[in-house]
Amino acid sequence: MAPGMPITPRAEDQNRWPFVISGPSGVGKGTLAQKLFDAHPGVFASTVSHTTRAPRSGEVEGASYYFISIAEFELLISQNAFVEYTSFSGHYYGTSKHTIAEQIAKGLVVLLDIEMHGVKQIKMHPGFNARYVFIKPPSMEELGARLRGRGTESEESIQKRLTTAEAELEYSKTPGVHDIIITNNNIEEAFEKLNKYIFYGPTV
Ligand SMILES: Nc1ncnc2c1ncn2[C@@H]1O[C@H](COP(=O)(O)OP(=O)(O)OP(=O)(O)O)[C@@H](O)[C@H]1O
Repeated sequence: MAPGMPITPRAEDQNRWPFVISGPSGVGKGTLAQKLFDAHPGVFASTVSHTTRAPRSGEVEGASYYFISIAEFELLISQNAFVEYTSFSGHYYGTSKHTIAEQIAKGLVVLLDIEMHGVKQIKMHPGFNARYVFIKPPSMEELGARLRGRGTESEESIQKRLTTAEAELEYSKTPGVHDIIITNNNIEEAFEKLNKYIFYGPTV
């Protein structure tokens, strides 16, 4: 992308700005995003991340991830090509500006599911216009129950996620960080709130 180009649509095109959905692991971000995709086919798009980890069986280049080398990833970092990136278990993961711009160019509204550190990084890109949605659990007990109920994590991983969740909930209290905070108690009610916010804005 040319230097100085806005990464996302300008202020007057606010209804085309990406949504950044964040919240603790297990709170229901993926479930809510899937409901949005299902309710409004052809409206939203997610983006494909770049990673330096090896593909797992069944993963498809360009659909699951863009699989690139460490040297390629570091070159992209030096070119400021990512709105956010992280290193986890020795592998890089990042969301490129290009993949976002590509979806916007198709007329789609981009939904980004991003964790707290990513949100902090995105907010440091002056040309990145977005709407920030935080999904909050009704309680830490319920969050733990959802993580256990999902059955995808070990107990050790669940404990780590719950500790991280404390910091995420604390950060969510920072004034001005999120445009809307939705408690995901009942999934249908949370979805209605998210849907209304997305289509009618914060006043409804
Ligand atoms: N309102 C709800 N009530 C009860 N269970 C829910 C609710 N919302 C989501 N769940 C369940 O909680 C579990 C976690 O949801 P989900 O995977 O969508 O979370 P997530 O925030 O996307 O997590 P991660 O960040 O780890 O991907 C799933 O099993 C999901 O079915």
